Amino acid sequence: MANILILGAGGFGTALAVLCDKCGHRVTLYSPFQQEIETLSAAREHKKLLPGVIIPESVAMTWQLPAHSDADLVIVATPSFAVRGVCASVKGILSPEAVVSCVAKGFEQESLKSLSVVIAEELPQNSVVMISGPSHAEEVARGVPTTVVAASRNRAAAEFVQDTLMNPTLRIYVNDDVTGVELGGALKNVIALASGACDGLGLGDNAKAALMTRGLTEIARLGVAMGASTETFAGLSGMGDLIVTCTSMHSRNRRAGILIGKGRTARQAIDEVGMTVEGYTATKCAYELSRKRGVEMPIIEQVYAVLYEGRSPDEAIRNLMDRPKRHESEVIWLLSR
Ligand SMILES: NC(=O)c1ccc[n+]([C@@H]2O[C@H](COP(=O)([O-])OP(=O)(O)OC[C@H]3O[C@@H](n4cnc5c(N)ncnc54)[C@H](O)[C@@H]3O)[C@@H](O)[C@H]2O)c1
Ligand SMILES: O=P(O)(O)OC[C@H](O)CO
Repeated sequence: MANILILGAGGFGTALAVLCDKCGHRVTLYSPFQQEIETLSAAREHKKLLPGVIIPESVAMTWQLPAHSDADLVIVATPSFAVRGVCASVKGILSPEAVVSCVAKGFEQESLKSLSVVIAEELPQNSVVMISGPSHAEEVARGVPTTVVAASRNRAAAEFVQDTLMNPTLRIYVNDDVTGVELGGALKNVIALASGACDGLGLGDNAKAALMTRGLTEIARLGVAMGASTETFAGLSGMGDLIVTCTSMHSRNRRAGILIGKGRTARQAIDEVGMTVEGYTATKCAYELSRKRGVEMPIIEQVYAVLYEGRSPDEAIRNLMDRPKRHESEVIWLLSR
């Protein structure tokens, strides 16, 4: 049995609390928001995000961190923008042996840093493990089969996460390509926005399949430029998460994209979804990273123009279709390099 501290009591934090409890671990679910914790502990259910999923009494909930935590495993489950702050708030209270894992998928917007870097800066004594892959909270909470990757530069820490969280409904692979795993998880959200916009425009399945395929090529191209291995993008945190996010109605990024395709502005769409839409910030970060590194990312460029410059999705599609002719082997070569 492990002591697990989950930071963030939203959809995924709550789903993981239920799952970890089912595995027989001692779980504490934390949010800095008193109202959120009081509502959750009174109802023992996240009525808005996970209706019908009972949070067992054995899951402790708190909005106040202890002076010292005995957690063996910490799971950061806040949106990306809050990762640095929530890690800073546990600085000095964790044991140096505690493994800090993170399920957030995105970047720190101001610095363009990856979240594993942000966590390592705040908690330098702890090993960091990034968890990513096709894993909608709604399905994890229901206990239907799900697979993810635990990526760390410290193989033993990744295997600790694998040993601790793997169970008959959650299969975990380990990987040491942290950059690739993180980029796959963060950037599939951008393609999911585009894919949703295709649906909102009523463009059909061909366009969506093209976006997913070429989108993965772009993600891999940036990833390789940043030191990731190409094969990581064919794995769960690349292709796997791209498929689920571009096709599932659980995806908040895809739902926001559908609204944009139907004519809403990005802001209106995000407000209407009413939940974390990580792809919005990730688009800006990916656009800036691609320019900084001189990596060609035409889909990301068009999504950026739609979200941040008011370009219509119709015009963005036309721009993509009008690009100069290319040989597909150039694309394949970039992926298999
Ligand atoms: N929901 C999913 O299906 C899912 C699956 C895999 C990964 N993720 C990723 O996990 C992360 C969290 O997603 P979510 O769906 O649980 O989000 P959410 O919006 O449902 O919940 C986030 C929770 O984080 C906490 N939080 C919010 N702002 C905070 C702050 N400023 N400081 C400290 N804590 C704060 C709150 O407890 C909040 O409920 C995202 O990066 C998301 O991409 C989500
Ligand atoms: O709801 P989304 O679009 O944030 O996607 C959630 C998860 O990342 C899917 O694996």
